[in-house]
Amino acid sequence: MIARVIVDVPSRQTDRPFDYRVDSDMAGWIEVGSRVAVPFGGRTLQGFVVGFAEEAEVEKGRLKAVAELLDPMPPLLPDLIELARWMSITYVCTWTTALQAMIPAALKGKAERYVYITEDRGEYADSRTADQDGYERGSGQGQLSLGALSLPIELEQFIRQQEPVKLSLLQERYPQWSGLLKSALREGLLTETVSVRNRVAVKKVLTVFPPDDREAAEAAVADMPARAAKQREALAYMLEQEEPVPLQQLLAGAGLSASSVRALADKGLLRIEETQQDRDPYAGRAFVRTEPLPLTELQSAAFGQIAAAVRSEQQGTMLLQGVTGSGKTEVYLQAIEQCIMQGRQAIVLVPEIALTPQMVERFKGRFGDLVAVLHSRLSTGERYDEWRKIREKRVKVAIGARSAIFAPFERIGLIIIDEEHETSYKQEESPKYHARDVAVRRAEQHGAVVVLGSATPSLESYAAAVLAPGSRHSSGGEGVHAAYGGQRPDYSTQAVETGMLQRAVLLPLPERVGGRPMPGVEIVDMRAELQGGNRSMFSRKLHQGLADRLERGEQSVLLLNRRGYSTFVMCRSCGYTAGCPHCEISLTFHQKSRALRCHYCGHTERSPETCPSCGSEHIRFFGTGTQRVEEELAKLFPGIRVIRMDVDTTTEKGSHEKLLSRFGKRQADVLLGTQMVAKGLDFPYVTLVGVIAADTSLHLPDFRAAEKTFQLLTQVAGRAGRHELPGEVIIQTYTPEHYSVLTSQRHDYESFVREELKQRRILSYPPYCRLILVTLSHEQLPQLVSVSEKFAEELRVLAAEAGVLVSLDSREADAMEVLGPVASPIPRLKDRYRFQCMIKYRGAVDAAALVKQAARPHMEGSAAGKVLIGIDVDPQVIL
Ligand SMILES: Nc1ncnc2c1ncn2[C@@H]1O[C@H](COP(=O)(O)OP(=O)(O)OP(=O)(O)O)[C@@H](O)[C@H]1O
Ligand SMILES: [Zn+2]
Ligand SMILES: [Zn+2]
Repeated sequence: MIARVIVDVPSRQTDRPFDYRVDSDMAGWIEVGSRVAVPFGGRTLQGFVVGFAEEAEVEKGRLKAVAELLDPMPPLLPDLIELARWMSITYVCTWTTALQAMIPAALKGKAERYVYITEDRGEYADSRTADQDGYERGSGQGQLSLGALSLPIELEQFIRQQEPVKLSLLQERYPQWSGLLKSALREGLLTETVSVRNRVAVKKVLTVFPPDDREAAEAAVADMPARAAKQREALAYMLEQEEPVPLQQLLAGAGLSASSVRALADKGLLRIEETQQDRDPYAGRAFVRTEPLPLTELQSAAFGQIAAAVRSEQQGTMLLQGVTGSGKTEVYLQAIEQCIMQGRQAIVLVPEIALTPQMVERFKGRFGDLVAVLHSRLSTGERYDEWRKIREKRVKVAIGARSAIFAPFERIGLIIIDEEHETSYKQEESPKYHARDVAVRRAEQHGAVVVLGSATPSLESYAAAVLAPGSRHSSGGEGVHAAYGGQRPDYSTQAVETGMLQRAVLLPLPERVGGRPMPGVEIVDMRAELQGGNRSMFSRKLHQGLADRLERGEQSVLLLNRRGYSTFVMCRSCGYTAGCPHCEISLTFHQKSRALRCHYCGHTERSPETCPSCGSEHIRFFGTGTQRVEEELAKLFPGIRVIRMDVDTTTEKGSHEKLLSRFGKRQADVLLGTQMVAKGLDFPYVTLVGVIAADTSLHLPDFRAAEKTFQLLTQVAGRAGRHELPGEVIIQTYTPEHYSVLTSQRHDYESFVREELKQRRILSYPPYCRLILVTLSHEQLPQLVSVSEKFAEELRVLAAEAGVLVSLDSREADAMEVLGPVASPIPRLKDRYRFQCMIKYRGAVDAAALVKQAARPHMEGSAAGKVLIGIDVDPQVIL
């Protein structure tokens, strides 16, 4: 049997399966998805089996064997292997890069060198033959030797006890014998093997089992002599136990001695075994069991459609567009219940920062132990254990951030993507996949339903539901638009390009549960505040609002879309700004360390006292960061209790949760933070939400700037007045007339979309086309310019040959444009100059393949001195 293996070398030359012989001892175990160690170019590498063949493509003599099967159960399933293949084509990456994204870090083993004693070579000085468990030979006079070479007894015994033992461990432990080790390996006294072990092993604990033979044990207790009092006590204790008890717990908790427990085990009265233990990050936390709520009429309409689709076992995509507080989560929960009842599994994706204990609690509360939680704040071991629960079919629901889309379930019925508009669903490193598109593809494989949930759907998803040819609402859609006040948007009939999402069913939830009103939103023009003599960062309105909440003992949430103390340092005399020497970007001032830091490369320097350019002392910190807002609050409202939540205060594991739980317990008056405070929070005493400056995200060089601003404002406004107390929202801005600000004030998604779509169509941006962003970088500008131009030219030639190099303004169905090369918005990063080409295309154009082909000549050869080419399909960040 021949196994076809993708080896873990992410290079273009090795991006294909290689053939290996499967020896008969392994043949019964190896499967598609198995992780193996294979010899490759003189090394041992990890790889994945992607298929089998009868005949090898290389000649018999050169065919090598699979060295090791690394797991008893394959970590990947055939559908994931196939999905990785699709990802490698769609996102222009290697197959192995996609495969690596699917397994937990714990399984990303590195090849290690192990040694053991070559039994048939050595001779013992005392001419005894080596017995299997050599170290029990007793006196230690036996010494393993071969000719003039002999191993010190201590070293030999250590190796025998651990066999096979890591070479690096031996070298570390016995540095004095490292020369000897090398000779022993060379002479064949020791043998070396290379193996890929897991980085994190299953955690094993010694567990004591209650007596199998109770009668015998009871008799033994009665018969035990007085000097064995301790054993008697231990056995009596174990007789009372129904479940096995970890040894540790017996020793610490019950105060029994290890020797007595062992003595009992030796007599066969008790059993001690190693058992696997899960590192459960939620261990010891009680989850209050919740029952399904009776659904509102709107919820039940949405639920009905999802449930029917899940039952049909046909792949489908649905867009659950529900305003904040409309009860989307309850719909998810009941849909998942349906899915489980049919014997299928569900995946729930939630943005990393929304994966709060509150969120987890809602799922664990409903499904208890059937839920596995995957997120990056877990340790590698914890994550591995949660992942194993899925693989070993011990759970039915996986909830997690982006990569949970690869949860190794075998029969998926439902995939939910909450806050589907979030950019964090796009991975920014290779493989640069979008979890939403991968979800649709996985659903296709399983006949599953994808539910995209959001109050502010991405334009792509909305277009897929409302504008796509054949979508239920493209030719009228009375129901939907009636739900939005009877307005029918007047979109052009121009086809939209929605990529994977060709068709989606729109499920609207336009009202809050219980008829609670949407909070009133007030816009404050900060320019007018300044003219009126208010130079503070708080408008009079927001100041008053905060004062009222303090007086009434209610809580406020303040959003600032920036971290750090201040965004940049500028000289008021000459206009000098402090920039990063490695990147073309201004440095950020951090109050605590009084340092300037680059958020892209980490460069840090002391903040200057005088201007390095003109020597003036009028060098100031500009902009507002969360730290400054915090200080200002303390000044204005002495004694105010503020919780600041930003990247700087949440780096430590669990800190995010701690801060939120403190706020939930009303141990603070104000929750101040960056985007993190906008997501998913549901606290009954929050009655005021303030946005310090709505514009910070509006002026970024990104065609989605308005969309992101609208989404952020709508999300954060949705945190107010979700329960009995009515909510109030104050948005401060320098551009009150901008449509993203105005429409968010009225919670008017439809109007926002109509305006935004107009802009996108004029400028030819998604959803009216699809994009590929190619970023080229090099330390030398001339070389970069030359390669960038060659690349763009080659791409145009290829597109012309394919007959698709056509302006997007034309009426052609298939069109592709190549823009650039131009300098990237961040023109230098980590000492490398950066150029970019933007490819816009629509219709049946295989742009990814053309880009790959044009880039190929520049990607081959050695890495040193090369222009690096990064390819981002459907980019979310254009910097
Ligand atoms: N059918 C129902 N009956 C009573 N209460 C409900 C019902 N459905 C949801 N709720 C409650 O309404 C509140 C808002 O619901 P939920 O958090 O699910 O909304 P959401 O749409 O997910 O909100 P957001 O997107 O803003 O986070 C919650 O407190 C929830 O328990
Ligand atoms: Zn100056
Ligand atoms: Zn930098």
